[in-house]
Amino acid sequence: MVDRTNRPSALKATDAAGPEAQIDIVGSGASSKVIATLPSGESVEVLLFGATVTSWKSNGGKTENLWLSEKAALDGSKAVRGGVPVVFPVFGPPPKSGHPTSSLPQHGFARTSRWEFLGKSAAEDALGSDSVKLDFGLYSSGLTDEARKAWPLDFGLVYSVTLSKDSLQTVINVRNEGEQSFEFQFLLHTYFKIQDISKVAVNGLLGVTYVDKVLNATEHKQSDNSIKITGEVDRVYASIPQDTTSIVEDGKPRFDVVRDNLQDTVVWNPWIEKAKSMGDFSPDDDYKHMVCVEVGAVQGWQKLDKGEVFEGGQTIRSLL
Ligand SMILES: O=P(O)(O)OC[C@H]1O[C@@H](O)[C@H](O)[C@@H](O)[C@@H]1O
Repeated sequence: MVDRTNRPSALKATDAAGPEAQIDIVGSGASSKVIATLPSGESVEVLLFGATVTSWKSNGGKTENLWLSEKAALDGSKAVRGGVPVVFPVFGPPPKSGHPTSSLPQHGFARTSRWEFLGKSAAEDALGSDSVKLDFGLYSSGLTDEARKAWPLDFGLVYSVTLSKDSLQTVINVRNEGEQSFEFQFLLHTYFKIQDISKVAVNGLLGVTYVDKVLNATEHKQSDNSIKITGEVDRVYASIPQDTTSIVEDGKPRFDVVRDNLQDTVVWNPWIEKAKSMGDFSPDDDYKHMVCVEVGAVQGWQKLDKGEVFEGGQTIRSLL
């Protein structure tokens, strides 16, 4: 019989574990998180609520790469403001009516669902350095009644978070486990921690068409390779031919964001007023210390028929 599920065997994954990375599971209930630490000190923390990566430290554990609000809810009461929330099956506010996602909240349910930790496995990155891969699963059967009612389709998600010395890879595997076809959008809402927004540029989107949500959803073409952030920015860049978007700080490369089978990227910074208006964004002026570069498949819809699978993700490199 053909195995039509995308659930990796937790047992098999654990058996294959490298001897060196340390895995700790801390907290309980909605606040449970998995922490993986490499022998060289790099670490990643993933909250089971939303499978949200809330911390990624490189440079022997000395450099935190992700911004997390001081008022982020980490108790499962709402989506985490910071880290890497997973957006699925709809990006932004859903279509007003007539679409199967129309009854879902903004950015869907993945970021507010409790995921399962499926296990860890050792992984070798392209450079052959030590890595550890953590797998998380979310299935239609694991949704709240409310989410299940709003999107009554049978799916399986496996989200793999791979920590290497200088990079973090986050990949989603979406499988249609039902009889009916479905459509979805997906996005990794990564909040990068930066020192000073006035010295930051987002590079690598030259020539790409984008929808500017701050300017009444008008369409524009990126005419400068360097995007400077000097006010509220909320842009959806679509069908990007380049693989890599870079965050440069003070003229020096800070992060590379490499997309894999995802064509779109959102660049977002709420700036002064919007940051103040968000109850869970703290401190108010921390818009100066973050920028979201969010890779995804958000233009139109990805369609999966019965048994079909979609896989896409990102590798982010910390270049300090
Ligand atoms: O407040 P939320 O739901 O986490 O969304 C934050 C932002 O997420 C971005 O992806 C959207 O483009 C913005 O429009 C939105 O404001």
